[in-house]
Order: sequence, then structure tokens, then C-alpha cells
Amino acid sequence: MQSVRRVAVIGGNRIPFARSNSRYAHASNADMLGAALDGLVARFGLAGQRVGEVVAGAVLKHSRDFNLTREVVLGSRLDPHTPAYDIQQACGTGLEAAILVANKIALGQIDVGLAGGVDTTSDAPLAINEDLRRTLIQLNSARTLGERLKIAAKLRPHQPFKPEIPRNAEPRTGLSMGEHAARTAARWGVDRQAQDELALRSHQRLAAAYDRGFFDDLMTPYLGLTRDQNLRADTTLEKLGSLKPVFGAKGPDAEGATMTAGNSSPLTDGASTVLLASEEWAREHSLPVLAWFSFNEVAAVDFVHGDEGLLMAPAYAVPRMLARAGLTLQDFDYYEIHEAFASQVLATLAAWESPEFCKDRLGLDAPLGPIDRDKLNVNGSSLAAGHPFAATGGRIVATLAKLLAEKGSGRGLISICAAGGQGVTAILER
Ligand SMILES: CC(=O)CC(=O)SCCNC(=O)CCNC(=O)[C@H](O)C(C)(C)COP(=O)(O)OP(=O)(O)OC[C@H]1O[C@@H](n2cnc3c(N)ncnc32)[C@H](O)[C@@H]1OP(=O)(O)O
Repeated sequence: MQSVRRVAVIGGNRIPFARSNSRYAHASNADMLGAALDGLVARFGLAGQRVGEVVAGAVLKHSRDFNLTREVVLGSRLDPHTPAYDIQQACGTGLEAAILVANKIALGQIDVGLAGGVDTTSDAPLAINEDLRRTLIQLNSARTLGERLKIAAKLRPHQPFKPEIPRNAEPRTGLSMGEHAARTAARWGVDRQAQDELALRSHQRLAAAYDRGFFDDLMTPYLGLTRDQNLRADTTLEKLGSLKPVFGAKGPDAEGATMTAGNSSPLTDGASTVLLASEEWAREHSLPVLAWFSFNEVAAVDFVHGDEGLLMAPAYAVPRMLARAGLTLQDFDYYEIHEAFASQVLATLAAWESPEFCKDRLGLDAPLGPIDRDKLNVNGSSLAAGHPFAATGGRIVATLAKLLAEKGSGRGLISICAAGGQGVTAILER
């Protein structure tokens, strides 16, 4: 029987997040993850050390990157004997990477590990149309000039050479994340004012956290940025209220469209990492523990054949996790609910307050009930910081762990919705 050990969050490091096609336009995933990792290695004196495992990933990855995380480790100051691999769980990637590392530490398979994530929509991989791609592959493997000419003859001038630009859309529905979220917002009657207020709070709180130096030991400046570029400390409800709806604004959803560039997370470039370890490893290395990684849970919803919203899976994962942990939704000092869209946060909270949803969908006798909104995303979240998909989990784990360390005790809930109808959730404690 393997032992289950406590898993410590020792710290985190990320680079400031940049708006897409802006400051990091020429940086690759490897560059950015490398910068975040290098900062973590330097901060915790890991240079030359063989770490148990490094797990990270990117939602958008070039085929040339193969095992991106291993490449980044080989380019870092970690001992090259450190194993490393990529995972991909859409926007849940960063948190799922931390869960994988935490589980291995808990089981005693490794003593210390790094988790992370990176994404860039500025350097997204392009595909070419299927016929052309296959013809070019055949051409590349042709052995004789005759074979090459025969295959090349298949290349017709009218064959479309236009690249296929990756869309932020669900393959099975063709709808973008925003369009899906707009349907969920309409289903839950989430109004524009509430979304804009949530967005405003996100900016105000992130700005306040920067001003009090909260991120000083969680961040390494990169390419001239010292703060998240999307942060608008001076935004107002009036400015937010003046923005035109961008999702659900056409077709049958046109009426009552509420989602704007201000209350949707922006397309973003960035990377984050966290350091997890066993209690013994932390003690041996004289490193203080910020918080303990305790429960985690994933869920998936059938948004294709069923009528559930694409990004509603956390609404199912969290109650399952609470049941295992013997906790109620109110037993938390902090709630970190990823702000993919303001409407998505509000729809999830509405579902937990709904007697019908909790009875019919979750099989509960009573609703989970409301949370204290003052405890929600207290240092801002993705609306203000931005959302480089796979990097969001690491940002949230490090932020929550430090919040708990500052408080000295308590419990925090992490909830991240992901494309593909999935949700990744976890609890940190101190
Ligand atoms: C993927 C998963 O697994 C799960 C998930 O997380 S789902 C979420 C995934 N992420 C997304 O889907 C990204 C969604 N976001 C987008 O596609 C784009 O950001 C968007 C279409 C919403 C907006 O794009 P855009 O039009 O290029 O934005 P941008 O130019 O920055 O802003 C438009 C205007 O709003 C203004 N604005 C934006 N935010 C503002 C704010 N907080 N305050 C005031 N003004 C603001 C800008 O200044 C700009 O004004 P001007 O036109 O006068 O310059």
C-alpha cells in the first residue's frame, strides 16, 4: 500500500501576461515557458537539481514542438536528467498539470515537481488544407524524380493555398467559446450590469494587488512588461457599459446580447509555473510552505447531445469535490473562479443557487447556496490579467496559495472551465 503524503505549494512564478499580437508577438511558447521556469528555478535555488518531474502544456502548440516541456527543461538550468512532459486539458491544463504533480508527490513517487502552462495566440500554428498537406507529405517521401513529378502534377494552381487559421471554437459545434457562453448567459438570465460590475472589480482588485506588491515574488518581468498588459486600472462602469456586444450579437441570440470585449477575457500570451513538494522536501530545503494542495475533481458535460452549457462542467465538479471533502460551498475563505467570461462566473454561481439545477442536475436535496462575493477573485482574475489558456491554472494556484499564506490559515476553492465541456477544480488549505 502506497502512502498518501501532504503536498505543499512552495511558490510560483509567471511572466506578466501580454495582449495578443503585442509585446510578446515574437516570443514562442518555449521562450515564454522558459522565462517563467527560469524565474522559478532562480527564486528557489533549483539550478543543477534533478527535480522529480516537470509537467506543463500549451493549448495551441506547433507540431515542431513535440514535447515542449522537455525542450524547455533541456534549455533551463535544471539538471538535464529531470523528466518532463506535456499535457493538454484546454484551459484546465495548468491546474491539471499541478494535480498530476501533486498526485505523484502524494503517492511518494516523486518528492518535488514543477507544473506549468503557456499559450500564445500571436504565434498560433497554421494548418493548410488537407489535400495540399497530404500531397506535400507524399512529395517529401518520393524517392525518384519521376515519382516527385507525378505527385507534383497533382498540385493544381486552383488548389487553395490559403492557410487554415485556428479559431477559438469547439470542433463539434463550430461555435466560438464566446458564442457558447452567450447561450449560457441567456439561459441563466445573466444581465449586462452584473457582468460589467464583475469585470470592473477584477481590474480594480488586480491593480490593488500590484500596488501592494502582492506579485513581487510571483513574477519575473519579461520583454519590458512588469504588469499584465490587459490591466486597465482606470476603467469605469460607464466605459464598460459603452462597449458593443461581441458575442451572441447575431442571429437568434441578437436580442439581449450582453457580452463585450470588457466583460470577456481577452486573447492573451503568457506562461506560468508552480513548485510543489512533499513536506519533508520543503523542510530539508528550508523552504516555507504557502499552502497545501488537498482535494481535486474533474467533470465533463455533454454540450453536444445534451442541453448543458459548454463551460458549465465546474458546476458539477465542485459539488462532487465538496461531498468527498465533507465541506459546504460556504466553507471557504477564497474562491478563485476563472473569469473566462464574466457571464460564465455568474452563470456558475446562479446554478449553485438554483434549487432546480441542484436537484435535477446534481441530485441534491438543497441548493449549494450563495457565496460571499467579497471572497471571490479577491486579487482579480482572467478578465483583468488576461487568459493565456494553459497558463491560467498556474497563475491561480500561486495566487491562492500566497493569499492563504498571508492570511495564515484558511481554505480556497479553484474552479476552471475548459473547452470540450470540461471543468477542473481543486482545494488549497493552510
Ligand atoms: C478555452 C477554454 O478551455 C475555456 C475558456 O477559458 S473559454 C475563454 C477563451 N477565451 C476567449 O474565448 C477569448 C475571448 N475574447 C476575444 O475573442 C476577444 O478578446 C474579443 C472578441 C472579446 C475582443 O477582441 P477585440 O475587439 O480585439 O478587443 P479590443 O480591441 O481589445 O477591445 C475592443 C474595445 O473595447 C475596449 N475595452 C476592452 N476592455 C475594456 C475595459 N475593461 N474598459 C474599457 N474599455 C475596454 C478597448 O479599448 C477597445 O476599444 P477601441 O475599439 O475604442 O480601441
